[in-house]
Amino acid sequence: MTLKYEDPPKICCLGAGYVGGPTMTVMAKKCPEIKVTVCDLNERRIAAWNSSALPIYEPGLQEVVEEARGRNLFFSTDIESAIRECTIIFVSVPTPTKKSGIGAGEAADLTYWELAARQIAAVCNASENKMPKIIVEKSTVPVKTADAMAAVMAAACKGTDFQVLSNPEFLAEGTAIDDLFKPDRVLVGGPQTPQGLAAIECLANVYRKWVPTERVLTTNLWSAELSKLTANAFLAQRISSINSISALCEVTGADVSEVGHAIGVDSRIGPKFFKASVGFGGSCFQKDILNLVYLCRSFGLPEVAEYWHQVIVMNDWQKRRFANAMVATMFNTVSGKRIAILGFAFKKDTGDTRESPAIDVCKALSEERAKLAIYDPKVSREQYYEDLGKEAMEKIEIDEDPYVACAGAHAIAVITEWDVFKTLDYQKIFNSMSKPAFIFDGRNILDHRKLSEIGFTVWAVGKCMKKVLDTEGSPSP
Ligand SMILES: NC(=O)c1ccc[n+]([C@@H]2O[C@H](COP(=O)([O-])OP(=O)(O)OC[C@H]3O[C@@H](n4cnc5c(N)ncnc54)[C@H](O)[C@@H]3O)[C@@H](O)[C@H]2O)c1
Ligand SMILES: O=c1ccn([C@@H]2O[C@H](COP(=O)(O)OP(=O)(O)O[C@H]3O[C@H](CO)[C@@H](O)[C@H](O)[C@H]3O)[C@@H](O)[C@H]2O)c(=O)[nH]1
Repeated sequence: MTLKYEDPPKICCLGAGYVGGPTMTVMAKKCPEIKVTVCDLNERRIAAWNSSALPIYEPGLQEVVEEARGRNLFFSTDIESAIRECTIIFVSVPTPTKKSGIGAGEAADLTYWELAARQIAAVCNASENKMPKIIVEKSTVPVKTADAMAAVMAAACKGTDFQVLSNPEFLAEGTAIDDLFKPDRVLVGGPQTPQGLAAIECLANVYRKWVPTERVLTTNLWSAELSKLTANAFLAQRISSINSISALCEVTGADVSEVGHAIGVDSRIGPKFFKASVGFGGSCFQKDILNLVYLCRSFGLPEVAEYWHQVIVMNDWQKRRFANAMVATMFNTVSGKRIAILGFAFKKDTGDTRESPAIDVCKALSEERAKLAIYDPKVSREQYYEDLGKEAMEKIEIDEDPYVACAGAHAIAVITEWDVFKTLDYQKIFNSMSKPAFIFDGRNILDHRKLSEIGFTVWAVGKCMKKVLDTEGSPSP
């Protein structure tokens, strides 16, 4: 028997966060005939989605929300009604790293996920309408999670046909709207049964309304779940690889940008994700690699687990190395020195600070008793308190203007690659700073030669400091 699904299918999503919000907004824009409802337990978040001050910053998001909201896009806390009336139910709730118990520090915490599954099962069970449902894992989950979802549904919900699919999300923050408009691929995994294949077709057809058919990939469930963890592991591995080479560049006179370019033009390697940095951040890379590491250990593959774990080890080292280099360069002490931190978000074009390397660097410098003055164009004041703690914040200045943050500083650290930092008036900044004036470029976005000419002592990731200072440009190992 193959299932016949409602056409067009009504869609809802549990979780109105960085993924649920933008993903469903774009789906509603591209499929005006489909009613899309985004639900959340958090009333403030839903109120914000229904206002002009959206709960997340993402370039282009506001315009798309305004176009579709109230037409076929709705934000609501009425989760039960949404589950009851919809055919396709996306689940996009957090799956953070477990903090305690078995697998603490590595395994994914599936508490939110299971609560959502139980809620769907309970509503379907109580509902008189037994229309078939497609439940879609949008959250990033360990391989085999769909089995758990199916078990919860089978045990707690009688009389409803349901299929569980995996449709991992590959958007990156800061470019989410572009990524969703033109994805490299959409991945839909499901059971390879007639019912499962019918559900895969139903969901794939929604995406095919704006994504070319050849980019809508269909697989079995476990391939889809594992592909998400693997994609993030490979991307993060490239960053850790180039960051490891950045350390070698600094001591040999090689330049990490030149090395990255020289290897990236090899079409077998490719140019993307080769920017050396103060370390990668964001809510996904570390969590998903740890999740992969835990899975490998659970399946008796310690060598594979250790291999991927090194990506995290290298990233932690890179963050520490940056803070240590600052202290070492500034005559082995930053105690009492004012340091301007430019950028606190984990990357440009987002206000998200989850796992931002800025948190580690600020904590390390605070421990050395530096006086920090932080500027970021998008991070909210409350977020600094959450990330750095109330006690530390008593000694930290948050500025609304980068020139104010830099005035009187002994050093500047560029932690986030915001475009605005490239065009600041560094002569004016230099004039306002204590001397010698240091600048630490954790993103290689500044013109180091020009800064040296102004008089700054420049330290940049993967660049030999002597080379930066040498206006002739000849490397001096
Ligand atoms: N942030 C990203 O760029 C990104 C990209 C791809 C995949 N992911 C994955 O997507 C998932 C969600 O990530 P996020 O960044 O959107 O998280 P988020 O914290 O921004 O949003 C999750 C939302 O789910 C809500 N929620 C929790 N339980 C709920 C329930 N039972 N019913 C309704 N709402 C509920 C929370 O209140 C929260 O608002 C994670 O598994 C993450 O790994 C994230
Ligand atoms: O060459 C590079 C590229 C990125 N980064 C850093 O790596 C982190 C992650 O960046 P990015 O991947 O662009 O952002 P995310 O929003 O974390 O997106 C990743 O994580 C998402 C959640 O799983 C996936 O959906 C995306 O495909 C994947 O790119 C940031 O701190 C970046 O500054 C570098 O240091 N060097």
